[in-house]
Amino acid sequence: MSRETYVTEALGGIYERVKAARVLMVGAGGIGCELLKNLVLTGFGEVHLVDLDTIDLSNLNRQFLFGHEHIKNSKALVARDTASKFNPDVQLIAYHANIKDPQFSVAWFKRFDLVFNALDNLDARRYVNRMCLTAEVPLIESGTTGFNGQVQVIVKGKTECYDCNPKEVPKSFPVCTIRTTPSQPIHCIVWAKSYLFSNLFGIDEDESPDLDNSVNADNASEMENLRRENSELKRIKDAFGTSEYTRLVFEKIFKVDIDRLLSMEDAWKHRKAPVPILYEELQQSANAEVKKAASKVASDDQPVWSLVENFVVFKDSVERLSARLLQLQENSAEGSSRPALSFDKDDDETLNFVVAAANLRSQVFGIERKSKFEIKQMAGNIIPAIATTNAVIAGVCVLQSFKILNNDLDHAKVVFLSRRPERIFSTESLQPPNPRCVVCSVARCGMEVDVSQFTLHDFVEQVLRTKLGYSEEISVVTDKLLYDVEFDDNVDKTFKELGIDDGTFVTIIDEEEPEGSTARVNLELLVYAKEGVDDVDVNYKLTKIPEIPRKPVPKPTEEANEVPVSNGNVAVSAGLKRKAEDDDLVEVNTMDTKKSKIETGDEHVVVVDDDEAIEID
Ligand SMILES: Nc1ncnc2c1ncn2[C@@H]1O[C@H](COP(=O)(O)OP(=O)(O)OP(=O)(O)O)[C@@H](O)[C@H]1O
Ligand SMILES: [Zn+2]
Repeated sequence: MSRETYVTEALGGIYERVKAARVLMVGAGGIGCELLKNLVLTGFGEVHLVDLDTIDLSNLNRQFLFGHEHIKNSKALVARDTASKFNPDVQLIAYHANIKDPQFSVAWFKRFDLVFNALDNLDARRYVNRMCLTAEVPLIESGTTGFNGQVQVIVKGKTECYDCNPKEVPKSFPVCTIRTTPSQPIHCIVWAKSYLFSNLFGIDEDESPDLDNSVNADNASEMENLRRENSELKRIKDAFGTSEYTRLVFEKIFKVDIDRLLSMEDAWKHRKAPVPILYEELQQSANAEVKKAASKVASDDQPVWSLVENFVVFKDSVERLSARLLQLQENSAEGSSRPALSFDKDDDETLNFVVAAANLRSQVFGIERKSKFEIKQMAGNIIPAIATTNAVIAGVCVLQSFKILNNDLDHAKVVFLSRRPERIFSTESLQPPNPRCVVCSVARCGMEVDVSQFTLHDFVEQVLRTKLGYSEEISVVTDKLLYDVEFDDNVDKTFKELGIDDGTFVTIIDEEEPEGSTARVNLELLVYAKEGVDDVDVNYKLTKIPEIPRKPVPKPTEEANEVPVSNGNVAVSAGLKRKAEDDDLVEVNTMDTKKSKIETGDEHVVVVDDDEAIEID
């Protein structure tokens, strides 16, 4: 019996298409490993895989193509080596690279029949979405968060794209809640991580995305007080590196600042007032009670540490981090930027600091303390990744890919996986593109140009005004604003000087709304860099003259939901690690479907006949 016997029986006519398919998989992490195994065992002819990361110990509980011996090696290359043994007939091509690298051009994307996203961040997802729209290659987008998962089929012009619905941006906390009136453990954790850690060892608070520092009439005087507190803390930093430093910091944040808060009597009329904690008292208790070394306490991540244990770990971690920062400062070259440490949930010293400082602050405000394990999850914003969810979602990705290969888009679905007991899968029909989406409902064309000669002025005058008939009121955007009617500083610069090169997307936003009409949809222009363009009269060549229709007239409620302008090069989510907000899972109502019960031994299997989902009761 050959390797193909069962798969031929199972897939019938589709199998020939599967064998002939050339597909791309972006991301070889939790979903990616499962998906690659499926693609290879199903017999997809040629699979290219891209991942920029190396294997970490924490990946091994769910990324089963990797073993202990592979730690620190490339995910893409190891995944290829492991998976190729499952089916030597499949051609596997691996790239240890960022999918945003210029080598992965639109022309390169065009070579694929299908692209699978198995990514963990919004920025890369948006980028691949746009590349697939431009290259006109179907995309299967997937994501998981804990027990929930989602698969979406995206086909240019036929379905919604990844950006047709606005995505939630990561949450930030008002600075006054964090600095003055915390009421939940998360407030103390954000304070420890984004305010205290940053001020003592890293960048300043103002630069942290977790804190909303906007000043308004309600918070102006408190913001002024907080600024004063900041500068006092900075003064204490003069004692950095001395034996006094830790005590000074402790007394400042857990006594002096708290006394100041207490003096704002109105603030505590309706909430529990904070209670300062005293260094000397805790030190005495520590001498009497804590027999374990701080490192021993810190290694225990399951129990909630006592107040004195947190004190001991706080002191120890401040000393360790100070020593690390001093070392960096000594080694840093003259004139280079000030060295800084940054919080990383996997860097134990930074985590210990955040755990102890957050718990001490919780003590002050009468908030429940948390274990190191819990704080790691909250500070790293992590929802545990579950191998089974990834495996199920990877399976659904392949089932959906059969519909695309079979030109049967009508039966493709958006599939949601959740832990609801009555039904783990729910599906939605694919929706047509959102006509107001600034990513897919746009006009597109390519432009060949000599980027080291062609200036922004040439572009605006020759291409946009003369050739395409735009008015004065336009903006030209890449990952930044290059030009608009009030901003013409860049007009004499060449494309090259503006960072526009082969493969750059330039977005033209029409801002002129004629009486009784709307502006034109955005034009997305892909640059093909060429040395000297042949035509003598024009120094650019458009791949086609794009038709640029006008936007639909907005319904009154639609305005507020408009998707923000982004050409996808904008880094929306800086962290590459899994964030709760990154995987935009939408709760849908359970759909009514016909179910037929069949008996299989002693289990009830429910076959749901609107897709391939099978639930075991
Ligand atoms: N721009 C990108 N180009 C290529 N690969 C990317 C890019 N962005 C993310 N990835 C990869 O996508 C994969 C996503 O996998 P997953 O969600 O399991 O995350 P992880 O980094 O393996 O695990 P965790 O974040 O939970 O520690 C990762 O291997 C990551 O390296
Ligand atoms: Zn769209």
